[in-house]
Amino acid sequence: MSEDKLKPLRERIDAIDRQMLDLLNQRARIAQEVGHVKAETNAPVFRPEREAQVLRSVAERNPGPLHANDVQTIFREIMSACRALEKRVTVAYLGPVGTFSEQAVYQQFGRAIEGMPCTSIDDVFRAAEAGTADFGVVPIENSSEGVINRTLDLLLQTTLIISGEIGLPVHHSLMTKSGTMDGVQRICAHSQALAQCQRWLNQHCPKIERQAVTSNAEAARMASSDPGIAAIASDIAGQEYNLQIVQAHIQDDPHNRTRFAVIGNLHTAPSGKDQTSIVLSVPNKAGAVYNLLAPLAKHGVSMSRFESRPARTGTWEYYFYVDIEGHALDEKVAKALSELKENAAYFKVLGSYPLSS
Ligand SMILES: O=C(O)C(=O)C[C@]1(C(=O)O)C=C[C@@H](O)C=C1
Repeated sequence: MSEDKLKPLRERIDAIDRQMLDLLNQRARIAQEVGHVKAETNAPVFRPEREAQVLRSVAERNPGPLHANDVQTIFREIMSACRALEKRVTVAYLGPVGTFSEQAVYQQFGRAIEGMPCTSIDDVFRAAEAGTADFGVVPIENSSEGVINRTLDLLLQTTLIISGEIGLPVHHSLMTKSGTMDGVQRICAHSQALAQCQRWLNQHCPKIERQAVTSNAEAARMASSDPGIAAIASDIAGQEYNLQIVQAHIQDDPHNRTRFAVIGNLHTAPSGKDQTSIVLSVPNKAGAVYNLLAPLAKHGVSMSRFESRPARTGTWEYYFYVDIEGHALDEKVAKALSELKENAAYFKVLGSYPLSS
């Protein structure tokens, strides 16, 4: 009987679970002590650099057979629960529940937080600026659709800084109440999702009307009460609204990813593998952009991203959003930044933070 063979194995698992439970609570008690030390000096509870180091180190030391990603997910939640004993942080994001922004929040902070769904990117910034949320999470760019202009514009104006980044794989599913397309007259999704699934939709549902709505989660909500509507959304949003999957992974690019920024008042310390985001502009004259970036090459600092946005002056001037490798406190980065600042008409460091894995 296989049950006879299972019994001793399960007893061993029970014994290990008891040890793990004990160890987890030992860890939690130390985190509480850390919390007391921080409270004495009013030091911030959430330390993205420390959490990034812990996650990197468990992935590097992981002997298997558990996958490194799965081990990181487990430790992410352990740290989240320990952090919540020090303080449960409130995180604002673009709602409603079930959006990719919400998934990004959990990927960065774990589940032991207070989520604050907002109705717009502007509201996320406002919540973090007003202090009703400790942090905000906003989308910056999608690998197939490009940058989120509203976020870039608001980053320019805000006093908040970027304390972390999150890279989230974005998979879209086509879902309905019944799990079939029978009787479906409309496919609803956010305009970005419709664009990211355009080829698949043209090929498989060319005759069905498409309607852009405020979010994929809103599309899922609509589909849950109307059998004539199919939604494109994440599987999590589908579960939230009791939908069945008609077809999974319909996004045209299988490697579709969205990058999110964690915004707040926290200056993240160096973690050893960091990135710095800056925004600058130059006077509108020949060679200006080339000269502007010369200090990066001079100090051996690599640039990982370069985006331009027209300044709203109507004079063909641009703001350049540049990501560079390293932390603003690293010596060569600090030197390059101070020279960049000298040549720029406008210059702002948006923040230094750990590179997302
Ligand atoms: O090391 C700290 O500063 C802690 O508060 C502990 C801990 C952890 O559980 O490992 C929890 C929260 C911080 O964001 C970082 C790490």
